[in-house]
This record gives sequence, structure tokens and C-alpha cells, in this order.
Amino acid sequence: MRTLQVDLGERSYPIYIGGGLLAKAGSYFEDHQLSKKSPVLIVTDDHVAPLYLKQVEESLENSGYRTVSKVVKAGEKSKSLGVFEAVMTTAIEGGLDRRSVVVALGGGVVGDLAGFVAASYMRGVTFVQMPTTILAHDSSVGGKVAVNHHLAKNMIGAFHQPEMVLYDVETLQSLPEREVRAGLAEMVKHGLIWDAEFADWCRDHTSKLLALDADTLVYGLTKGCSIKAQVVSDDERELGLRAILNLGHTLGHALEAIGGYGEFLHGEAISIGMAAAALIAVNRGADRSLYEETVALLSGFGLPTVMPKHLDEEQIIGAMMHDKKFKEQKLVFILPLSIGKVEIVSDVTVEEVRRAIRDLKEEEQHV
Ligand SMILES: NC(=O)c1ccc[n+]([C@@H]2O[C@H](COP(=O)([O-])OP(=O)(O)OC[C@H]3O[C@@H](n4cnc5c(N)ncnc54)[C@H](O)[C@@H]3O)[C@@H](O)[C@H]2O)c1
Ligand SMILES: O=C(O)C(=O)C[C@@H](O)[C@H](O)[C@H](O)COP(=O)(O)O
Ligand SMILES: [Zn+2]
Repeated sequence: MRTLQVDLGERSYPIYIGGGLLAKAGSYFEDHQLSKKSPVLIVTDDHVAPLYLKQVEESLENSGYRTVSKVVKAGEKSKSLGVFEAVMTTAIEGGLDRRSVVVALGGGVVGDLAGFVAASYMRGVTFVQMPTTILAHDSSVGGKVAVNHHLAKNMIGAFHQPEMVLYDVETLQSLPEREVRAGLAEMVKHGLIWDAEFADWCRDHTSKLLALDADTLVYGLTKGCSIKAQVVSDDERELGLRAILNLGHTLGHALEAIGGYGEFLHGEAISIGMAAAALIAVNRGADRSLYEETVALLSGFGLPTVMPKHLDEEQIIGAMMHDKKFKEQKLVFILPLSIGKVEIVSDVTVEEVRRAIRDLKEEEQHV
């Protein structure tokens, strides 16, 4: 078991990464002195519940905690105000009080949804993340919690840091292949924004990562979490540096929104977004090899890097204008300078984005 720390100055919290952690959830709650007198709400989805809910409930109950569970439908559409309200109803009917804990057991969807419930219920209760996807090495750390609006992704949310992250990597073995690939997009992103050696390592370990080799996965996830923890520790509220975690997201979020939160998985959308960011950088003078290396790395994982031809350029641009990354009439893009290094650029024009969209429609997908 490895422990990383997210250090936020006045407080810090641990990320525990290892096998068999869900079965020990009760002891982790006791170690963190979480109240046994107040009910614990476990939020999960209908893919994860049949696999892992019982062991978490049993572990907590064996340690003397009373649990209430809410199972939502799996998928991005559950990050909605409607589902948020349904989870709130369960919390109120279940008698949660101010000392209660909300647990997110699942991927980033459940993490963001349950986290927003924890941030809002009685103006904020304790939150525990129990991530079960590869992608959630990113989403479970850093405290961004939100639901979507049909016009824009993650539009309604808060910053609400977890008390701890209990990352049981054994759960990853049951992930569907498409989710494995999508989750690895955020791992690659951490290499691309912060650490060229780690990006190289991801490329060199592509097959082992895709095959869910346990030691390789733990190394990659620990490295990814530690990069995320360093960035968040430096800038919790995205006043500056933290924006780099948005590589690929300016365009990626627009793709998710216009796809009705069903056409693209988050990792797939940001993979296309990272290819687009590299292309914009090349069009601004960077060496073309930067784009080619980015695309080779992502497509090695079977991730999409071309713009599907049926997508309407105007719709993509319109959706980008609703995103949080459109500020003071400017589009904020994270552009690569080299592999492992990015810059935050706020003067990318709509014309540059249009050109990248058109060029990416003409590219061939390399898989
Ligand atoms: N808050 C943040 O900082 C942050 C960071 C990155 C992404 N996100 C958000 O995370 C979401 C994507 O997260 P995700 O990719 O984990 O999606 P997800 O939560 O939808 O999980 C992916 C799929 O895998 C299933 N699943 C989860 N764990 C499983 C397991 N162990 N075995 C079998 N099936 C399992 C789920 O039911 C779902 O169908 C997006 O909404 C994105 O915006 C948030
Ligand atoms: O933690 C962050 O900061 C990130 O940007 C991580 C992203 O991978 C994540 O998708 C995040 O939810 C995007 O944030 P948003 O503020 O652009 O909605
Ligand atoms: Zn993301």
C-alpha cells in the first residue's frame, strides 16, 4: 500500500493506493475518527454496486457504522441536477446529519456527483472518495465536484476536498476495455503537462497498462496522482497553475456537451482535445513532431485523435463559448511547448480553433 499526501497548507489529506482497501474501509473510517453516530451515505452506480457495494457496506457496518446507499444509473447523464436531487432525497430520508460522511464508490461520474452532494448537503459534510476506475486517479483528487448542464459540462459545482481517497486498485480488473483506454487518457495527460519521462514511460508501457498489469498500473496511477496532488497543492482553486490540468478539455468538454454526454467518454473527448491543442501549437510555430508524438502516444492506447466528420463546427465553437474556459471574451487553451511542458494561453482565436477542427477532420486515425 502506498500513501500520497495532498498538502493544502492549512490541511492535508491522504490518498491510499493498494489492493483490498475496500474491505478495510471501516478501519480507515475509524483511523480518521469519522462519527459512528451519524449515518454514512454511499453513492454508487448500477455497474459498480453489484461488484463492490456489499463489501464496503459490510466493512463499515462491522466497524459500527450505519450505512444508507444510493445507486444511480451508470454513465455521464447521472451528473445532472435531477439525479443530484434524488441523491439529496436519499440523504434527507436516511437521516444524514452534519457529522455524516458521503462516500463516492465508483468512477468520476459518481465522484463528481457525490462530491457535489457532500459540498451542498447542510452546506457541506465530510466526503470520502473510493475510486474504482483508472480515470478516477484524476477525478478523486483535487476537490473539483460538479454536475453538468445540458449546455455545458461541469457547470454547476464547487470545490470540496475529500477527507481521504481510498483507491482499491483491485477493482480496476473488472473495467470494460473502452473504459480502460479512456481512463489512461488522463494518465497520459499528466505526463504531457508535467513530466516528459513519465510520458515516455506511458508510451513504453502501453501494452502492460492496457493489459491491467497490476504493478505497472500501480506505478502509473501513483505517478499520475502525485502529479495531480503537486499541482493542486500549489493552486487549490485554479487561480493559476491548476489550469494546466485542463489540457485537452477546452475542446473536449465541448465535444461531450454536443454529444449529449453519451457519444464520447470523457477520456476520449479530451484525447481529441489534446491532439487539437498540439495542432494549434504547431500552427503557431511549434515543430510538427510535437503533434505527431502526441498523436502517436494517444493512438497507441487506442484513443481517438481525429475529429469525427459529422460534428458541426459551429456547434463545437458554440459549446466552447459556454465553458468555464471562455473568460473575458477569450478562449483559454492549454498548449504544449514540448512533451512534458505546457503553457496557459488566453489569446487563441476562434479562427485558430476552426482551422484545427477542419484539419483534424482530414487526419487519419492511427490505431
Ligand atoms: N473532478 C475532477 O477533477 C475530474 C477529473 C477528471 C474527470 N472528471 C469527470 O469524471 C467523469 C468520468 O469518470 P470515469 O471515466 O471514471 O467515468 P464513470 O464514472 O462513468 O465510470 C466509467 C464506467 O465504468 C463503470 N465502472 C466503474 N468502475 C468499475 C469497475 N471497477 N468495474 C467495472 N465497471 C466499472 C461505471 O459504471 C461506468 O459505466 C467525467 O464526468 C469527468 O468530467 C472529473
Ligand atoms: O482537477 C482539475 O483541475 C482538472 O482540470 C482535471 C480535469 O481532468 C477534470 O476533467 C476537471 O473536472 C475539469 O475541470 P473544469 O473546471 O474544466 O470543469
Ligand atoms: Zn478531465
